[in-house]
Amino acid sequence: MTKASPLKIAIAGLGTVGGGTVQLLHDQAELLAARAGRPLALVAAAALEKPAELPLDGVAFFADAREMAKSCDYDVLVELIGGAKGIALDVVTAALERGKSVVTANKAMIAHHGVALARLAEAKGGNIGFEASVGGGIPVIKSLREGLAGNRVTKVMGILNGTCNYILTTMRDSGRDFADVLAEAQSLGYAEADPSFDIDGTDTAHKLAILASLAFAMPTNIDGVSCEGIRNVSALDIRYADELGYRIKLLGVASSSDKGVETRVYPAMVPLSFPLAHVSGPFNAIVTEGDFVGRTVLEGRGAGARPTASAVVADLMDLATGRVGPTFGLTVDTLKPLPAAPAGTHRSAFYIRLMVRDEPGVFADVAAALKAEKVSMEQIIQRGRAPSEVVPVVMTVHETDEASMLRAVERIRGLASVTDLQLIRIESL
Ligand SMILES: NC(=O)c1ccc[n+]([C@@H]2O[C@H](COP(=O)([O-])OP(=O)(O)OC[C@H]3O[C@@H](n4cnc5c(N)ncnc54)[C@H](O)[C@@H]3O)[C@@H](O)[C@H]2O)c1
Ligand SMILES: N[C@@H](CCO)C(=O)O
Ligand code: NA
Repeated sequence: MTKASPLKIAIAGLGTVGGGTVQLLHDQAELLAARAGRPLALVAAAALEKPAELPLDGVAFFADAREMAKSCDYDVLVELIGGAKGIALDVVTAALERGKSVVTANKAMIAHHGVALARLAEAKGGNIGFEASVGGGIPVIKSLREGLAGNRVTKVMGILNGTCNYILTTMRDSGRDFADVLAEAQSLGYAEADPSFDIDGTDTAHKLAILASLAFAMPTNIDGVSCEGIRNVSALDIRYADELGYRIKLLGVASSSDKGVETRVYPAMVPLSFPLAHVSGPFNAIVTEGDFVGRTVLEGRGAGARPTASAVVADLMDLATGRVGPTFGLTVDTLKPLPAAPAGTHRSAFYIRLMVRDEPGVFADVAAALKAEKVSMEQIIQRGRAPSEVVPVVMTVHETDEASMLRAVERIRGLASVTDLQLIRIESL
């Protein structure tokens, strides 16, 4: 019997995810070889520095990742450096140009350049795996591309950023400050090199653009994703959410209907009865609606060395066994751009927190502003009275279209007694 040839792997980037991947390939080598029917052999690695703690004996080390991509003998290049372009895009392009395959955890690059890279892979005969790019260790790419291939997907939504979920959960549980908790998420290896990508929603937008492409068979369209992060979510809103029976989560929501496609990232109040409300810490979860399957929910660790390595290696196993297909489930020429749903038509309930000078007539003015835009109030909370001091007033309103809500907000902001206003969507199922 001839011995099956190994899958030769070159890894560019040996940080959190690269280090986890090297460790997994080392620790599970026998299991992987048995499952794939051939060894998964790490032959080369590149990074700015060679980490002494990693099992890299016998692995060629390159300080220049471009040189490794262009000259080394490998079957698949694993890109774990990061960044939408620059070195990451260069090494991936070089590998695909050579007809090699690529595995990456880089959602920024796939969201911006995935279609061009998929076209190159199709032309040159390589394949691209990006399971680690969304939902960390959760097999969500496979789920959409393969497991749900028999469905028309109408909605995919989720908690897609471990750093934000960690921050929001820890702020709620411990009452600690935003900055303090962010530093902790960074030290645990969850945060992006530039953490504003996490907290301003950019990372969630990248991931949502990828999910929408797979779900709706359209090219990735990062420019079409509206994006709002968690910087303005205060400890006060987190406490009121609790009191009202909600959790605040940063969501990515993509939906497709006869009005068009909507892809949006925003912090939302999620009712406790909704599965996403209980997803905490660095965990992610993705809810999908398909026309035959109905609803599916996937949950797991969305960031960190070991979960993300698990996803990288899942792609490597597919390449080792030949379970491969077009990057986004369809060849690039069959992906169809879809129109965006008209702005302002999205409907939801809302939470509004005002800071008001507690003067006679404030409630009447706010109620009049809502009435003028046909927005219907559901409940209102104000505690304590301290005339002439600024106090919080919290309201929830029934489902309304977003355009009406935003017009009402403008009216309320214009009231002399209102000093601040925070608006948060209330997500329904
Ligand atoms: N950290 C996570 O939990 C996580 C999860 C999913 C996806 N990702 C993605 O994985 C990728 C890597 O993230 P990370 O957290 O492991 O990053 P990291 O900062 O921990 O590691 C980056 C690695 O790239 C190397 N590198 C940087 N510039 C280089 C250059 N010019 N040439 C060669 N090597 C270079 C560094 O030496 C380091 O080894 C990013 O795309 C990130 O978005 C990260
Ligand atoms: N910074 C990302 C890493 C996983 O993609 C997060 O916090 O979710
Ligand atoms: Na994943």
